[in-house]
Amino acid sequence: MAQITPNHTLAVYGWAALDSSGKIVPYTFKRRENGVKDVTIKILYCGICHTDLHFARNDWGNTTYPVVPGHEITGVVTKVGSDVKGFKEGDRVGVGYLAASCLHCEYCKTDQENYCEKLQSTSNGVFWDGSITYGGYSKLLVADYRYVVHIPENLPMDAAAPLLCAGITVFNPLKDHGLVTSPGKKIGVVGLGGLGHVAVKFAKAFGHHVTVISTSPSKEAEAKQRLGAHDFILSSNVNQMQAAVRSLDFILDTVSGEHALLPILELLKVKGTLFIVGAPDKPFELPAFPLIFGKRSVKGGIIGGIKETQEMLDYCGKHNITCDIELITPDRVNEAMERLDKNDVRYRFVIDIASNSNNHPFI
Ligand SMILES: NC(=O)c1ccc[n+]([C@@H]2O[C@H](COP(=O)([O-])OP(=O)(O)OC[C@H]3O[C@@H](n4cnc5c(N)ncnc54)[C@H](O)[C@@H]3O)[C@@H](O)[C@H]2O)c1
Ligand SMILES: [Zn+2]
Ligand SMILES: [Zn+2]
Repeated sequence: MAQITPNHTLAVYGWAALDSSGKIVPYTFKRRENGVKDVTIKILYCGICHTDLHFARNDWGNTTYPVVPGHEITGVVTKVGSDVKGFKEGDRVGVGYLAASCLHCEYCKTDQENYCEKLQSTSNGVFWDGSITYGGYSKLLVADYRYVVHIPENLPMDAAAPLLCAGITVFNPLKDHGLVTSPGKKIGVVGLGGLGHVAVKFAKAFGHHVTVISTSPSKEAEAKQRLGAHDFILSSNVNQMQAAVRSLDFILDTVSGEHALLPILELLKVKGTLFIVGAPDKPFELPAFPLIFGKRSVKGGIIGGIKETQEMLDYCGKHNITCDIELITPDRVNEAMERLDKNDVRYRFVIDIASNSNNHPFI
């Protein structure tokens, strides 16, 4: 069992949405004191995942207000509990979507704690002690060390932050399907946003032929020139879609909004897999024919386990993989959320939490 620490005495300055307008405003709240298995982290950067926008606006109907979003966190350890192993003051660390899990179910025991039924999320969750979890749009985090990872020394803390969610979310399905170590497959990435652009980088680094499938014609040049994608399919262009039928081994769908699966499924070869990580608020229509005539699979997954998150970060350190980010000060979060909603970001906003744009009374 993770510890229970009811003493919420630490005043922390952060930013929260107070209602479904999603508007983010300064918000001061309390965190638990650093427990024996906790580390306290001075947050330096936090990525703006599309999930933050879903939470802020209650798109999925599960938001508890006020919500302090943020689960792509990098920072420096400032305090270490007596039972903590592997971390010391001054360490460069990261925290993603996972705040805690039961630690003894079959998934926790096999490094798949992201599938633990008792999973506690870093933001908009309910912790063991009944408190609401407040995320990384804040100056300081107290985290159970078993859900904290090390950021490789050579990676910049700002451009590494989105790896904590976007990175692991696309790394995991590629690894699960043997695609880290068997190059030469044809991989499709649907949606070229925060998750999608990291997926292109990983799939390329693993030696695959990468096709971006997007609704935005303007993304063709950038997908190819900036990210090195080999091919681009404009999903609204019937001829382009038709020409690519049965051409891909594996497709990662990172799209946040409603869209049809049928044309995407048809791009898969026989026995190909469509892996869904995007989370539109409306259910998909799943047609039977492209499945039965192509023996295709449709799967989904949430982030990845902690061990694999560290492995992914180490891989990124070794191969110098970071995210393409637009760094903003906290006072620009609302503008960033609006732009994220309109798909106007290349490819991830990251908040410079430690910047001095806001005067605040607490650390
Ligand atoms: N499964 C997981 O563990 C996990 C982890 C992180 C994020 N997510 C979810 O993944 C999705 C993507 O997250 P992100 O941070 O990359 O978002 P993003 O906004 O950066 O990227 C989403 C992409 O989808 C495209 N898009 C949006 N609506 C579309 C539509 N109707 N048709 C076609 N394209 C459309 C956008 O143009 C953009 O390129 C979100 O729903 C998010 O909640 C899931
Ligand atoms: Zn996320
Ligand atoms: Zn568990």
